Amino acid sequence: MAVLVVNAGSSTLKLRLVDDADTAEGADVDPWDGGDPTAALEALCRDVGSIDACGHRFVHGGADLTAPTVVDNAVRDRIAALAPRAPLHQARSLAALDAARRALPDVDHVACFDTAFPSTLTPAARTYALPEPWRRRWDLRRFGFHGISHRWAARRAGDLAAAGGDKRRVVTCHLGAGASLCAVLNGRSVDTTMGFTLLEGLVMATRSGSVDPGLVLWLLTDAHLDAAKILEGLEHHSGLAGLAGGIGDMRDVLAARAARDPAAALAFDVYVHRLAAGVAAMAAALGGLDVLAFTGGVGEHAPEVRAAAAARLGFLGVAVDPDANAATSADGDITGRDARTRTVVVSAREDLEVAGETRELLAAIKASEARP
Ligand SMILES: Nc1ncnc2c1ncn2[C@@H]1O[C@H](COP(=O)(O)OP(=O)(O)O)[C@@H](O)[C@H]1O
Ligand SMILES: CC(=O)OP(=O)(O)O
Ligand SMILES: [Mg+2]
Repeated sequence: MAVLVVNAGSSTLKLRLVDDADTAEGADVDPWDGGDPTAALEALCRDVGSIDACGHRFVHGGADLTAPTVVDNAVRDRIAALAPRAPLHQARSLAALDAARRALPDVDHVACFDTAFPSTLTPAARTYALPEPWRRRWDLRRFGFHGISHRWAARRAGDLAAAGGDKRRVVTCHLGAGASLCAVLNGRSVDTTMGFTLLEGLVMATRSGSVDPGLVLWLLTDAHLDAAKILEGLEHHSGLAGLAGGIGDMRDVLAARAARDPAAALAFDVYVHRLAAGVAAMAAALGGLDVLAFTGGVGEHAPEVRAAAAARLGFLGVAVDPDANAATSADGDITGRDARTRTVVVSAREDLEVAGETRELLAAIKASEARP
């Protein structure tokens, strides 16, 4: 079955046609402004052979959509209702879904959710210490995101580290434009750094990550910024961009830091400080750490970030081999000689994960229809 995978991220639109042997071909729209993707889709449909199904990445499935789901108009409406919870993403993914349904009206479209994998967080990890009526009324809790990438990375990390003995306790670091960590115990997600929205946790390209909620209220009541301004600042002008003079791309931050730019040096240090602290928190949730996995654009391509984080995590048995670390930008083991914990790099393959989920769901539906 040839599955077209549509992955609308905060900065890119990734289109991939994946066949049964997991060979993928396709294109990225990079950077994508969220405009009509019909032309890109039509060009891909022209260039590739037949398409049997279409799989879509959505960041938010809410409380109910925790498994891959065939999209009809009712499912589309449920996904659309979650848009305010993921303002950078959900509307863009819906635009891509609508364009794909128009371009490919005769195939099944399957929605796969970033929130599915972290739907198994422990009660202690998913619960905010907020008033009970609020939590009940609005289902205020940690959902977690990037689950499609974390699930793939945890599985691949287990394979890569297989020779290294125990691999039950894995921390996956998805470091892209958005960034989050996931604590994975025996293949199940038990803790993560993103929460009710995609703003919580690590420092990201343009998102703040965690800040004091009192600070946000102070901006509203004492500094007289309105909610839209605050959201704009936290989503688009914070993170690396807020610290390094508007630069949200880690490549630029690394270059400016190498040229001794003090703002870029601070941006890097804040990024790594939060990353190392987050990994330690995930390890605490797991009762220890067997495998540390880096994935996403920064995780795969910034050995400086991996080395600096690993240097802070020696107390957990983490160490990276400098040569292997410098040379690795695809699936590979970069564990140092005296390490007790294995460290690996995994290429983010949301495309293969979504294609697999799509194939599996459609095969199960076909099998159940064939049953008398
Ligand atoms: N060679 C590199 N060195 C450092 N960072 C990189 C490199 N290549 C890409 N990146 C970073 O990866 C990020 C994009 O990661 P990716 O996972 O593709 O993004 P998205 O979150 O949009 O899916 C960019 O913000 C960029 O800073
Ligand atoms: C969940 C999220 O932040 O996604 P991305 O990294 O693709 O922006
Ligand atoms: Mg991404």
